[in-house]
Amino acid sequence: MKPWTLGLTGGIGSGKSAVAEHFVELGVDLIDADQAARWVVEPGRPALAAIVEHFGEQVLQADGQLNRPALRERIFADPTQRRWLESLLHPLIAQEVAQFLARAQSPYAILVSPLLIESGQYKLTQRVLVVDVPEQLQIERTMRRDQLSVEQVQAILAVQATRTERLRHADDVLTNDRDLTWMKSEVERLHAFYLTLNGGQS
Ligand SMILES: CC(C)(COP(=O)(O)OP(=O)(O)OC[C@H]1O[C@@H](n2cnc3c(N)ncnc32)[C@H](O)[C@@H]1O)[C@@H](O)C(=O)NCCC(=O)NCCS
Ligand SMILES: Nc1ncnc2c1ncn2[C@@H]1O[C@H](COP(=O)(O)OP(=O)(O)OP(=O)(O)O)[C@@H](O)[C@H]1O
Repeated sequence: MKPWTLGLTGGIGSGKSAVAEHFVELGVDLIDADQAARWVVEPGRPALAAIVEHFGEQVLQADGQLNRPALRERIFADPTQRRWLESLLHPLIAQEVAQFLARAQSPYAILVSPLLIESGQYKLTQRVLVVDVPEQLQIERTMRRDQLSVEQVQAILAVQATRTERLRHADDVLTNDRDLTWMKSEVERLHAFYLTLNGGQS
């Protein structure tokens, strides 16, 4: 039987990838939309050529890979450019996600996406888990991880769904404001619960 799909979302720096890694350790098949977004712009793929044609050679590194910080600066400073990039990449990301989910083998599968709500990807899922942290912690963790300024992080936060909007779509919430040991124990509790569900419903 095809596994049901859990959507896992949260704002930038909320801890989605850390949470996702532990679900994988527990044996859950998982696809991350941020990773799919990297595959579709690998050198040789048509989306990379389209991006270079639109934004110019400045968004390429010397080795022919996408210069991600350069593109990030462009799109979070200009909503028109961000929408252009999203309309190119989101359908390609959705294709990668659908192909992966069709092959998933574990009792349930996970789609991790920062834009699960905003992009409508939640329609591919039967249940939504939100990783939730106070905004201040989100900003601190992202600044530390990516060596970004507070202004750069705030520019990204500003175009994402608000905490309230995200929580409105949540079936389950993992509050990730404590240490990693606590976060892992929450993942294990949720995993045990998900194994009891039929098609994502209790
Ligand atoms: C702009 C890019 C090149 C920056 O790359 P970089 O390696 O610095 O960041 P990465 O891809 O790891 O994303 C980090 C985080 O930024 C946030 N983010 C990325 N894209 C978006 C977006 N379009 N809208 C809002 N937040 C976004 C998310 O929280 C994401 O987890 C890259 O994020 C990108 O290609 N974005 C457009 C595709 C997209 O919408 N991806 C989101 C997954 S559907
Ligand atoms: N409970 C925690 N305690 C301490 N640090 C944490 C915790 N959870 C996550 N982190 C750290 O916070 C940073 C952000 O976490 P992570 O990369 O998982 O976020 P994300 O939601 O995937 O972000 P993005 O949307 O940018 O992909 C990472 O450096 C991670 O190691």
